[in-house]
Amino acid sequence: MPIKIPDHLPAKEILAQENIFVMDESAAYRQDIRPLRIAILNLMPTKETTETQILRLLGNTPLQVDIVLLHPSSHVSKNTSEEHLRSFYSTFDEVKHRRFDGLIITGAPVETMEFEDVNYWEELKQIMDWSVTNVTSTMYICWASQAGLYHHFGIPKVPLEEKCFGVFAHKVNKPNVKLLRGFDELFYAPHSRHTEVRREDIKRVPELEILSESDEAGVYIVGTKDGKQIFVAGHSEYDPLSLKWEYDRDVAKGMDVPIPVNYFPNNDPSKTPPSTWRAHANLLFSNWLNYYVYQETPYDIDQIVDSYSI
Ligand SMILES: CC(=O)SCCNC(=O)CCNC(=O)[C@H](O)C(C)(C)COP(=O)(O)OP(=O)(O)OC[C@H]1O[C@@H](n2cnc3c(N)ncnc32)[C@H](O)[C@@H]1OP(=O)(O)O
Ligand SMILES: N[C@@H](CCO)C(=O)O
Repeated sequence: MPIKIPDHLPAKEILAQENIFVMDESAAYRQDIRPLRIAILNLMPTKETTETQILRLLGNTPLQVDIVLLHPSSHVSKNTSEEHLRSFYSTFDEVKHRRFDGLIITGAPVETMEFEDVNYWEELKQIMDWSVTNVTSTMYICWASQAGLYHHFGIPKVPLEEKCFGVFAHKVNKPNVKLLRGFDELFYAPHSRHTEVRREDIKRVPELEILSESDEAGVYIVGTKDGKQIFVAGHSEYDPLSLKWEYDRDVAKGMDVPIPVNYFPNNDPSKTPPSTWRAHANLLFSNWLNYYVYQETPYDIDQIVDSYSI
């Protein structure tokens, strides 16, 4: 079964070449199965790249998935054209009366700022509050995971002495948790952060559990015990060359940036890095979609009385 995305989204062609079946909005669906409604709040400046990365992972499913792309209306985007946003994106105001089976909130390059200085912070807080009542399960990625843990549970983000940058080994803390079904005991995922959330701060909150962490990169996946909120500190969605692109960008700017750990062959930035986390990324997204979205969401999501008033 396909995922359905906005007509003419550039990601479609790339995904089609990878044998991922995507349908335009206008295409007809099977009528007997209600498609899942998934919103992606895309906070990344590299919006088209992120669209492709996340749709690639959501496309690895036999479920029918309708995608709604959201951007914060309180931020004027420097790196994404207005035309792209107008053609393919909606705003929170346009969808807040609706319910969603799932919501993904992406990372953002704002982690060295105070949350309150991010110009879309008030809007993001509204969206995070709305998600508690209007979304079955929300996945927060990288900076969004820090924003979510801070807003919902008061957990601070803390600056790191050196950027956490590379592909790190992780362990499974809670093997019986459904999100981790099928995970290898040791698996790899990329991180690219100047800040972290500390395990001792998470441990203090009874609603939260650390599902996976890394000796070197720290906390990786945190979940609320009811599965409604999943916080992922890394970037499993990244392409094989995303870290290289960030590294080359910073070197070109003359920045003192570490070579990404466990990434380039022989630690040599002139060599092409292999992907070592693709299987993990596919499993993380398909477990979330299956267990936390599809199996938990009501058949008719629009019938629930809306307890959230804006
Ligand atoms: C911790 C994580 O979540 S990691 C995820 C973030 N990673 C990435 O974004 C990697 C890719 N991004 C990049 O390489 C760079 O941001 C670039 C090259 C695209 C742009 O860099 P520059 O133009 O030098 O940065 P600049 O400071 O002007 O702003 C970049 C972005 O920061 C964000 N930003 C900066 N200031 C603010 C602010 N006050 N409030 C909200 N967002 C802000 C915006 O997202 C902005 O891009 P956008 O307007 O297109 O959305
Ligand atoms: N992943 C980011 C970190 C900045 O928030 C970058 O290096 O662009």
